[in-house]
Amino acid sequence: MKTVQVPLKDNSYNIYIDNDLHETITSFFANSNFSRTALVVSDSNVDKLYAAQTLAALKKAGFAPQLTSIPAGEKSKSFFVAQELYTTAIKAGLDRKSPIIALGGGVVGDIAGFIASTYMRGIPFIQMPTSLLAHVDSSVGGKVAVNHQLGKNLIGSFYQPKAVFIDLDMLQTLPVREISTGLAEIIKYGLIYDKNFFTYITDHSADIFALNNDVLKNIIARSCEIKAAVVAKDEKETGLRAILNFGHTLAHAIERETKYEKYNHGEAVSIGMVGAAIISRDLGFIQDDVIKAICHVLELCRLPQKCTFCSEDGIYQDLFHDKKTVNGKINWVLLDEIGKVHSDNAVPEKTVRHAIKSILA
Ligand SMILES: NC(=O)c1ccc[n+]([C@@H]2O[C@H](COP(=O)([O-])OP(=O)(O)OC[C@H]3O[C@@H](n4cnc5c(N)ncnc54)[C@H](O)[C@@H]3O)[C@@H](O)[C@H]2O)c1
Ligand SMILES: O=C(O)C(=O)C[C@@H](O)[C@H](O)[C@H](O)COP(=O)(O)O
Ligand SMILES: [Zn+2]
Repeated sequence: MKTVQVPLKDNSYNIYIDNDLHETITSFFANSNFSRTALVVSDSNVDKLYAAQTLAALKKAGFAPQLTSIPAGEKSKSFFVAQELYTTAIKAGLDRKSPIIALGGGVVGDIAGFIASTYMRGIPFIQMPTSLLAHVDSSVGGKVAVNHQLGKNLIGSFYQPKAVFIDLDMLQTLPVREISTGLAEIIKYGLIYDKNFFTYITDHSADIFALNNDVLKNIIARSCEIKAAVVAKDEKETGLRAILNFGHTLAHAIERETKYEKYNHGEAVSIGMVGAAIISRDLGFIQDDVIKAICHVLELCRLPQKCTFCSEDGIYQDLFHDKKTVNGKINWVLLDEIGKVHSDNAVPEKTVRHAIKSILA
């Protein structure tokens, strides 16, 4: 078992990473002081695969869990679905000490966490991520949210889980497109924080697609360590944490512009990172060789580098809904070299527009 701690004083928690975590889960819940009425939130794909075993582990710990599922996909991260989940929680009789358990990808984690953070002003929340993206990113760090029709993740809060259980066996059923999706955020960690990790991903992409257990465990553990280290220093994104948003200023605009139908989050992040790298190059922070190295690893990871369905103006206008935009100034996370980034809120409009044009197919 690999355990990564997220050290946040009273809100500290562990991330448990291993194959077959049932006994760890049962023992965690049996030793908790949670009310025994629990709600497991999953989605319409994951419930068929992993709900039975999760409910069994909870029952073994003495819990009476109820399962509810949302339709799979980003469109479920909405007010409408949230409203239905509140009703389910009330009808299930959840009290202030009842846990909500997110069993699914980042969509389930983000919305279930948002419900847990607001239901009765906050009840215990546990992450059981099932996609690679959720293993390495969304289950860690406490950003929970739903989308608004005007922008991605615009309604949310910071609300840490009590624990994260990453069961590597669950990746066996993940569609290959979702492996690529997770890899986009993993490449992000290399770019913002750890050049050796970037090289490791480049060298091991074939092992990752072959689901080599040791390689998966390494990249998931290293990603969680990097995210935990950043979040521990700046839980509520007053400064440093913005580096985890590298590529996301453009990515969120691309997702919204294409109505969450053409690109999933990781694919949009992939294109967004190319755009941010182009801005970094045009401002003289990096040279062409860095862009080449980024495009090479994205290609190995079967990720897109250009956006087919967007317009320059549409994307440009959406950038102003980014949460890092303050007083009308977009705060960009830009590359200095592989493994090092900085923030810049004075990028000229023409530079931004040139980057947008460059990522349009
Ligand atoms: N809170 C954060 O810090 C954070 C970080 C990154 C991304 N996100 C959010 O996460 C979301 C994307 O998450 P995602 O990529 O996991 O998408 P997702 O939750 O839509 O899952 C992707 C697909 O894989 C399926 N799936 C998940 N696990 C599976 C498994 N083990 N076997 C078979 N199918 C499985 C799902 O049903 C879905 O169809 C976005 O909304 C993004 O904004 C949040
Ligand atoms: O945890 C963070 O901080 C991140 O920025 C991680 C991102 O990968 C993630 O997509 C996050 O949900 C984006 O946050 P937002 O504040 O831009 O909505
Ligand atoms: Zn992301």
